[in-house]
Amino acid sequence: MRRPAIFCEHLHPIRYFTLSGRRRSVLPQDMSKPVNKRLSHAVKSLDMFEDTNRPNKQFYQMIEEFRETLEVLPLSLSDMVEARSICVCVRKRPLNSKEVTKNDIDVVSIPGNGTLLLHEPKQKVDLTKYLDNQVFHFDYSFDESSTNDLVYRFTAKPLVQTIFDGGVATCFAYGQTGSGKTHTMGGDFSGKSQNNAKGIYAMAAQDVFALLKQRRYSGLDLCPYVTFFEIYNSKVFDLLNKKAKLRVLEDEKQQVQVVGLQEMYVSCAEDVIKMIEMGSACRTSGQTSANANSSRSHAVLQVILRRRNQVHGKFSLVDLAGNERGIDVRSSDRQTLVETAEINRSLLALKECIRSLGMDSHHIPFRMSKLTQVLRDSFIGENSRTCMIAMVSPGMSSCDSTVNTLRYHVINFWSLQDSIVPMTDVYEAISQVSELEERVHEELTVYLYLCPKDSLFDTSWT
Ligand SMILES: Nc1ncnc2c1ncn2[C@@H]1O[C@H](COP(=O)(O)OP(=O)(O)OP(=O)(O)O)[C@@H](O)[C@H]1O
Repeated sequence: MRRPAIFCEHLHPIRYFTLSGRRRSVLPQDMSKPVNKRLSHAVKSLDMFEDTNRPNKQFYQMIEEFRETLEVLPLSLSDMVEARSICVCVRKRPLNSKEVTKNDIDVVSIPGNGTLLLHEPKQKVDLTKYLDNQVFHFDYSFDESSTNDLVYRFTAKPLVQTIFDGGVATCFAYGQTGSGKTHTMGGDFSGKSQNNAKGIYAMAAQDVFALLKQRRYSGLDLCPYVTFFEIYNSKVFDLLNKKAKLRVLEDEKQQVQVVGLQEMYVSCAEDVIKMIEMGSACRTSGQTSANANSSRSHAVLQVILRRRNQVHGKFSLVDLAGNERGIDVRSSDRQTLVETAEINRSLLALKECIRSLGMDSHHIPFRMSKLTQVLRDSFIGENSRTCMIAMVSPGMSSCDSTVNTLRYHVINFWSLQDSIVPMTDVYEAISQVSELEERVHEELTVYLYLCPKDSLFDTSWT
């Protein structure tokens, strides 16, 4: 069984007050100590934050005080990277100007050590405000000041070696729309223009060429190629060939072929960057509630090493389409509704495949979606390594989506834990129920939108 280890625990809502003013570690063992006897003090303390001038000021102050109690150990470029077959990380982006203008508050803390704290603002029936502080553990966690270089070092960089060893490597960027997937994979944005040399795609390409020059590989006769395609509404389009629509076929040996996909020979990292620019420019985008320039497709950049024309190793770098909750797109047009339902359906399929991969299951349900079908190689084979980077938006307004993103990974990997805390079963069950509700809601929304009005009121069956 593979190792990944992420899980979630809840801090007691009043823990914030008990920690107030004292510097304490956020290690899980500290968090489990009982704090109930301080309740009366806690409730009284709320009064001192009453101020109606600024929305959510009370929550803001609670979070700030909580943060003062945290011991922060951010990752640095000099920290050791551990080799893992499945690695799950989380990255928080800074509040953007839109969120700042709206006086949104930052509800995510990354103290380091792979930990993420979500300070979920809540209110009791008697209108008392409190924070539900939830702790999520990942292999690595990156705070808002982390650069793409730092993220790359701990996520995709360790996978480059895999393709030289004849394996398949896959790195996924997952998260809510507007959370920073394209920024991380494709490169820093400055306004609408993107610096493609500063993304994980380009950094991986640079390392591939650096390794190709090393003496131990230069004699292997390895030739690098690149493909870049998108999956939009279950259809595959070649981003390096005028968005030609491609067919996906499976041969008798269950090998999945994307028929006609252009594989471009590349001689240096700059060649790859040019292709990233070319492909990114024609990727399908649209407007979502959280991102005016949202990618509505899954983009897959593959660096393929061929030896004597046979595939030796393959690195797939996947910028997944942003997941939006059904509730956020309820008032959207038909196209957005269909897109959203498709995106969420394929993300569920991906989750199932990664879960099976992590459990070394013989059955990988890769036919559940086009995304998992074309990435079949990533889920089979002894020598495959996977990295998931969960992106989260820090704002209170994104809190529900952030919980969804974090739970996506918890569900994926909790069962792989060697020592499971019993409470995780409950979280798993709760998450699955809410996920099912979400799916039903989405399907219904699309159904109601697409069905002719008359048929909805057809009572002939009664
Ligand atoms: N770590 C970061 N630091 C600074 N700005 C960031 C960061 N991450 C994202 N942003 C900014 O947030 C905006 C949205 O980011 P991006 O387009 O990468 O999101 P996304 O997750 O790909 O969204 P979608 O799924 O809708 O395409 C961009 O303007 C980007 O520059």
